[in-house]
Amino acid sequence: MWVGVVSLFPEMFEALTRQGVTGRAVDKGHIELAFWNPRDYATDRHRTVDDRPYGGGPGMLMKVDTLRAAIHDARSQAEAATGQRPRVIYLSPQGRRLDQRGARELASGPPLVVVAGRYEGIDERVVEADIDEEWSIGDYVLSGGELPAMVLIDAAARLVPGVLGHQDSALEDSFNDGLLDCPHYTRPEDVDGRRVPDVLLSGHHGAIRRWRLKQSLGRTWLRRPDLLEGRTLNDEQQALLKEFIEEYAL
Ligand SMILES: Nc1nonc1C(=O)N[C@@H]1CC[C@H](O)C1
Repeated sequence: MWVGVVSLFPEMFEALTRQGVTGRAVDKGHIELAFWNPRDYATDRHRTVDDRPYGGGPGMLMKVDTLRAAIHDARSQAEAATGQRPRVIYLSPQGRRLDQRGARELASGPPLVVVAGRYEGIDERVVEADIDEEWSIGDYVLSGGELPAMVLIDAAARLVPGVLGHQDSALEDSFNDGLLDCPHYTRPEDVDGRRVPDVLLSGHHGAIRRWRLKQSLGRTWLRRPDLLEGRTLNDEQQALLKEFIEEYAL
């Protein structure tokens, strides 16, 4: 997966490029990240990258010319590197809410150019002329678009084949099949008197699969019933959820 990042703080992305699953994926070439900093396009003595909003009001916006120049170069490099036109994404609270389905869509699509805003954001004409899609990681306001950009890149990157040690760990994630994840346990078997569920020690893979599915269904029913709305459960899932509810009601 090729990702171009437009950001005033590219060093923040070392959290992705130098650590963990994504860091290894970069090292192995499963993910390619390249950076363009609008400040590198500033020609004035102070290397200005922000500008005042028309109409007044608090805060600044990202300066149009330096931002557009960086997006343009990132887009050109995406096409040169992949032969494909990239999806140019701007992170903002006004965007499409990122979810696992969206992450899968981004992971399986064309190269991405991800634009991280700062200050109060960017000029609407840049959104109209240079941005293909706005995406949001949630209904709150952050000080910059770098963390949302890293969230989006991480959520998509881990779904790229070869990035996770066991591809099925992506399949078992919360939300991967639209359900919350089941509880997980590791050593020791007893933590302050709290024991690992016997089924997980049984070695019966079929029973373990059913227990995990039942827990996922039950947790989703309890914590996020909205995720079950409009969802058709197969016979096994219906039976397991019924079992969970009966046990829960006891
Ligand atoms: N929530 C979000 N999901 O994506 N981006 C945000 C977000 O708060 N962005 C900030 C708004 C102005 C500042 O420039 C950056």
